[in-house]
Order: sequence, then structure tokens, then C-alpha cells
Amino acid sequence: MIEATGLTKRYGKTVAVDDLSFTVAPGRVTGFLGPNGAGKSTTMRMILGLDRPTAGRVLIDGRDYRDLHRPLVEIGALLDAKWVHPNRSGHAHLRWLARSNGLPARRVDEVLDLVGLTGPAKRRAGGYSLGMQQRLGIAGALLGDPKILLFDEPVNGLDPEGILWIRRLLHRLADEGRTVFVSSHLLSEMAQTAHELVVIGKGRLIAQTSTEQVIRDATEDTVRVRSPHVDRLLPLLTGESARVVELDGAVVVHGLQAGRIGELAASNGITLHELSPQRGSLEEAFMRLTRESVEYHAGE
Ligand SMILES: Nc1ncnc2c1ncn2[C@@H]1O[C@H](COP(=O)(O)OP(=O)(O)OP(=O)(O)O)[C@@H](O)[C@H]1O
Repeated sequence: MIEATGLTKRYGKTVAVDDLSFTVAPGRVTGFLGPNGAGKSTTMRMILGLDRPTAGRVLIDGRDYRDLHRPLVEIGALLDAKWVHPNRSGHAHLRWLARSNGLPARRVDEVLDLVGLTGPAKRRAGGYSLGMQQRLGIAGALLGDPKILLFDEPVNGLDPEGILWIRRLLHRLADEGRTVFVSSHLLSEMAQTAHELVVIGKGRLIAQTSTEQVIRDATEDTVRVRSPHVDRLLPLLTGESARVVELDGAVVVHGLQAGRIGELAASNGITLHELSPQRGSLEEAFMRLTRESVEYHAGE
């Protein structure tokens, strides 16, 4: 469990994190979302004791990071996959990490196997692809078999197979009862990966709830309808106070359920070629929620 209370970080006049309170529960994947500069990395650094809060605090299973006796056993993190000496092999990097944290050497082979990096482990890390670097970073986070895991942009630059692999890994870690906190700008991926979301903008909390609820609250479900008799259908829909927008030869209906539209069509002998409920996306929800918090809009 991660608990942030009134967490605040100022750099001179910049308020990077502003009175932020949230909790990250075990057994779930919690996504950490926010526009560029929202304060996600700063928050993660404070969780890991790499930055000292100006005010407020963040606790890891009830304790401050600085009070953890063997941090890697309690909390593992991937903050920057490039944080590896380029001339060291992946294996040597992990062995050094294990030794400096009092972890057994056999754990190195275990985590290399877990992330599928056993083959190239003896090659110099400077020659690793981005995907291999991410896997090595994740191996480092898993080294101490911690109950809490933090991943900052783990799918950054990965190919579809790598992204799918990360999604499955995060789900497995959560299923094992771990606390998994992960930031990403890939919203379609987060919609499939995260059970819960913490959304911030300009350092402040915008939403903390389930991914489904975030989408439901910030978007409107619509129904897409195609019919050869649109002219007869439209007055029936607007007669029930629905709002209709014609788009690409179809009608997008706001404010009326698919079932009711089907009933109206059937009882009036109107043929339908399509009747498909459309769910709002996390992208739409995110845009709406963070509209006020984006520092720079395109075209400015
Ligand atoms: N060491 C620092 N000194 C001064 N300002 C900083 C420092 N680190 C971060 N900031 C500022 O704090 C704010 C939050 O930055 P942060 O990197 O935490 O955001 P982020 O949500 O991780 O952004 P991104 O999605 O672009 O990675 C930004 O305005 C940034 O410029």
C-alpha cells in the first residue's frame, strides 16, 4: 500500500506537486496519469525517497522510505531504463545491485529468466535495444521480490509484443497481491492494463477511482445507427429528446439507449443496418479531465 497525504514539492517558484493525497492498494494495477509536467515523476521520486517533499508525506506500508531497512525487498522501481553502465553486462549490473542490497546471487538468474533476458545477459548493456533495457530495468525492480512496484513509463518505445508482455506481467504481479503503480502516456494501453487510476494535472489530484468509473464519469455513451430510412427514424429519436449527429453516413445518437432505438425502429417498421452502442474511451475522458491542466496546447 502506498499512501500520499498532502504531498507537495516546490522547486523555487514551480509547484511540481501540490497538496496531493491518494492511495495505491495491493492486488490491483494502478495507473498514474497526467499531462506532461503534471508531476508524476516528481511524485514517484518522493515515494522512493529520491526527493524530499516540501510538505506532506508518503508512506510505504505505513513507513517512510528512509525507515526501510532493505528498500529493494520492500519496493522495486523502474524510473529510468537507461540507468545502467553501458560497458557492464545486464548480468553484472544485476549482480552488483543484488550484492549491494544483500540479496542472493541466484536471484539474478531468476529475474533474468522472468523477464526473458537470460540469452543476452552476458552482453554489454550499452548494446541493448530499448525493449531489452526496459526488461533489464524491470528485472532490477523485481530483484528483491518486493510487495510494492513502481514503473515510470515502462512501455515507452516498446513494440506491440513488448507492450503485451508488460501488460501480462503487471497483471500477474497484481494477481500475486502486490501493489503495482505505473505511469504511462499510452492511454489505450492503460485502459486495458490499469484497474484503478490516479489522474493528476499541474501537481493536483483530478481523479482517483476505477478505470471504468473514470471513463463513465467523463464521457457519454452514444449509439451508432445506420438505416436506409433515416428520414423516418430521425423525428422518432428527437421526439424522445435524443440528440442526433449525422456522421459518415451514420447517425450518432446521444441520450437514448440502443434497446429503445431498436424498439422505436421495430414498432414503426424501420429497417436498421447497424445499431451499435459506443463506449467512451480513456483518451476522451483524459482530454476532458485534464483540459484545464495542460501546459501547452498544439497550435499555440
Ligand atoms: N529538478 C527540478 N528542478 C526544477 N523543476 C523541476 C525539477 N523536476 C521537475 N521540475 C518541474 O516540475 C514539474 C513536474 O515535472 P515532472 O517531471 O514531475 O512531471 P511529469 O508528470 O513526470 O512529466 P512528463 O509526463 O513530461 O514526464 C514540471 O514543471 C517540471 O519542469
